[in-house]
Amino acid sequence: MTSLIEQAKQKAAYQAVDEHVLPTHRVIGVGSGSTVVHVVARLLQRDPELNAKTVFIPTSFQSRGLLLDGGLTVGDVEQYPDIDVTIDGADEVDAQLNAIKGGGAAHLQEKVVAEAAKKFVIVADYRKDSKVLGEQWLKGVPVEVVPFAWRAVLKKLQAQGSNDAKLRMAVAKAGPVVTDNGNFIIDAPFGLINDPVKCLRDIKLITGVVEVGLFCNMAEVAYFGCEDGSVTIRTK
Ligand SMILES: O=C(CO)[C@H](O)[C@H](O)COP(=O)(O)O
Repeated sequence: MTSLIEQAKQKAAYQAVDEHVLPTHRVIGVGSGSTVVHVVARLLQRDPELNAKTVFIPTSFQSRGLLLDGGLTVGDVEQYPDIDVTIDGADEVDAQLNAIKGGGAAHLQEKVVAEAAKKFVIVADYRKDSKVLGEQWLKGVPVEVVPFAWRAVLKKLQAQGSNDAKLRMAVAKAGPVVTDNGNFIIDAPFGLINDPVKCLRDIKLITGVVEVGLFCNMAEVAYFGCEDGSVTIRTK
């Protein structure tokens, strides 16, 4: 039996693919995470001739694997800096479509691939839908840092008000999570983030920070799968 949450993720992902991946598109960005599994599943249900004419740009080891396992052609932003549309999940989305991302430690590549796209679409289940960032996602803003600077960055984040900021530790490995780019992640809770642009700027100015999991003014539309089986669409 598929859980309500899984059904919600699937509905949002399928509808977003159906409404935003057009037959004329040749380069599609594909985010990371468990909701994106459904995005790839829907892409694989398209006309195989269309998929054969399309290049897919993954944002992580995980999404690259999903695409390759599906027999799709993968590329990167170096080869394809102009992407037609990127679809990705999120950890939380606010009323203005600002998002927290990086729960899967993939937000650096995700942001590059989202920014390279003409249109950035978010897919999520109802648990991610907030008015203000920090309402639902309590683990904090994921901050990718170069390994040697992690403790210095941690102290700066604490000085910026994130008293509970901490290095993300791996689960099936001793020591920290190491990202696909060889960096570490600090999770920095800031309570309710009423001004995500300022929060993003302040963190990004810390030397040693590679990328911040705050996606501000980037998404054009978000699809939320709801508990009752419907899909809520939020646009700019
Ligand atoms: O930002 C991400 C990974 O870095 C994911 O998109 C985010 O964590 C949502 O994942 P899921 O769809 O599994 O809830």
